[in-house]
Amino acid sequence: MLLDLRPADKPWPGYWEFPGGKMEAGESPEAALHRELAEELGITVRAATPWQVREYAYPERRVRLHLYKVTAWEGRVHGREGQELRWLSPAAAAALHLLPANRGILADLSAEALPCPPLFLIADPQRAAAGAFLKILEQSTAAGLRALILRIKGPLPAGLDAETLADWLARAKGRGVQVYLNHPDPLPSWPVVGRHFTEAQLADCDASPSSPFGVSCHSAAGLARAEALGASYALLSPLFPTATHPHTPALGLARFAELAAAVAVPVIALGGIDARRIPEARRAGARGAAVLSEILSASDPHAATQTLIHAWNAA
Ligand SMILES: Nc1nc2c([nH]c(=O)n2[C@@H]2O[C@H](COP(=O)(O)OP(=O)(O)OP(=O)(O)O)[C@@H](O)[C@H]2O)c(=O)[nH]1
Ligand SMILES: [Mg+2]
Repeated sequence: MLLDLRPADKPWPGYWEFPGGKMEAGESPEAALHRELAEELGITVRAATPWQVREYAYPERRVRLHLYKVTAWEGRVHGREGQELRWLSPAAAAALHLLPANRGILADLSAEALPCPPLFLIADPQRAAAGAFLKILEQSTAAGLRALILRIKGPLPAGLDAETLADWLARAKGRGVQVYLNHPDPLPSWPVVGRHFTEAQLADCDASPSSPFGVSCHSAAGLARAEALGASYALLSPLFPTATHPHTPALGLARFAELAAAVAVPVIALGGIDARRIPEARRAGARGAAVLSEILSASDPHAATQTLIHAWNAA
């Protein structure tokens, strides 16, 4: 996508924004789009699809932004008002100094690239019954699960060998399952789309990871770091109290919503999530949900997955 730097003679100078501008009296949003992109970029729009309408309250004024995806144009894009332009992915753009309303817009854009449905299973073989791990993965993905965070903290448990796991991962990849690997170094060469890090691991690294990655966050600082490094998603936990971490205070819906709204990275709710609570998490700004025991400890992982997916889609 294309961003431009607001020039010194406009309000909010030095902030990055999407090209565009104010509608004139009597003008439709689409007509304003055509006029503004001609004025600012020197192009003639040939195809544009309405994408979303978003309101935002700045200290000095409220804005209603009509966002379009422009897919075809004529002319060479250039900054006709002398403004700097950059073509960037949403994750790369998240690190820029953005107009405040645009953080939520970028999070929505990045969320479009998440697995669909955005239901993540934190697949930890230590948390599954002995010998049942691959069967659970098989049943949950057969029920429509498309996102796995494979959490391997030490040697694989008895009965699960690395080769069988790698075979399963290759088959899952062929079915469109995206796997993010949370594994201590040295990394095995398993067919995964990217890696998953802890907040502490990201705090220590000095450059962005080279492949797509996600991160587990528990604080505003962790989310800000994930955003600055260009994470594809950030888990934020614990949203609700959980039996496995009884001494960790839960964020609660209000704090979760505040943290999620402040960043341009899509935030995934984790901690005490079940089908009943998925709608609340979604209303609080979660762009996905992550579970462990709801699926790993379910008597019927297939049915449990279906119930969670249905709750997400219905919310
Ligand atoms: N163009 C643009 N405006 C945005 C974005 N996000 C956002 O909050 N806005 C707000 O929407 C309004 C758009 O005004 P603008 O300054 O671009 O208007 P304009 O091109 O007609 O310029 P001018 O009337 O100052 O010459 C501003 O209040 C701006 O802060 C964005 O991504 N792009
Ligand atoms: Mg403008």
